[in-house]
Amino acid sequence: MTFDRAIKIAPSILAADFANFGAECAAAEAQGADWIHVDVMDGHFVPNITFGPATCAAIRPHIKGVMDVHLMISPVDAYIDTFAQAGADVLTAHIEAGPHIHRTLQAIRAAGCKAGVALNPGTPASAVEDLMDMVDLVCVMTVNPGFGGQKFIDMTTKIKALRSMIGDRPVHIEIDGGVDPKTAPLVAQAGADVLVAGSAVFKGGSVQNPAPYGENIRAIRAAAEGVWA
Ligand SMILES: O=C(CO)[C@H](O)[C@H](O)COP(=O)(O)O
Repeated sequence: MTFDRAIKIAPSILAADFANFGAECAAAEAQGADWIHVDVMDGHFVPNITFGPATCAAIRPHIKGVMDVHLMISPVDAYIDTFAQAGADVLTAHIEAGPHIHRTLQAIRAAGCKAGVALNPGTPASAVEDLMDMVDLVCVMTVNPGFGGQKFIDMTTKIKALRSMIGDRPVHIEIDGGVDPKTAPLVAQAGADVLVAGSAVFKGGSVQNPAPYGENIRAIRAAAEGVWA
């Protein structure tokens, strides 16, 4: 995985057809997705349950590019190697998920993955200040995690603080929750480069009719890139 700061659209399969994940991932990529975002929820750290490493391993062959796995689970550490073996390129853990985020990030890199740390809306940017040399990605939640289709919470002040904290380091800022063509410019302007979008990508389409995925991805990308025009 090479690093760049170009806008990347990462469809969240939380909004895809759960009976058809492989085809949905392939369709989203064929329609212009840069990364595929996989939301793992445990019914404990967040009030919803999705799927685990076996599903990640099953969809991996259907993804040509980056599989971006967002772990909304607690505890995390015992599962890192299993998700790495399932083919995750990026593994993101929440800072709120346990007392030893430093150890978790070390374990993610030791397992051969890029290491991400996620912050819930109530967690300040300063919480990750001492982790900047240990992460490849900071995920800023713009909804309280657990469900797709929620209203965007403005975190632009936090994104700007993180961008300044990151400086010249090769660290992505990812935004997750309520991203659509209206909110994408706000977060791109503040310094985000990876935009996770579930509902706004998968709406109106299906694996039989994937063209709307492409239209939706292009609309989000154009809105985000428009801030530099
Ligand atoms: O992590 C998530 C929820 O915890 C989802 O990735 C996120 O909410 C994306 O869904 P949508 O674009 O529909 O808001």
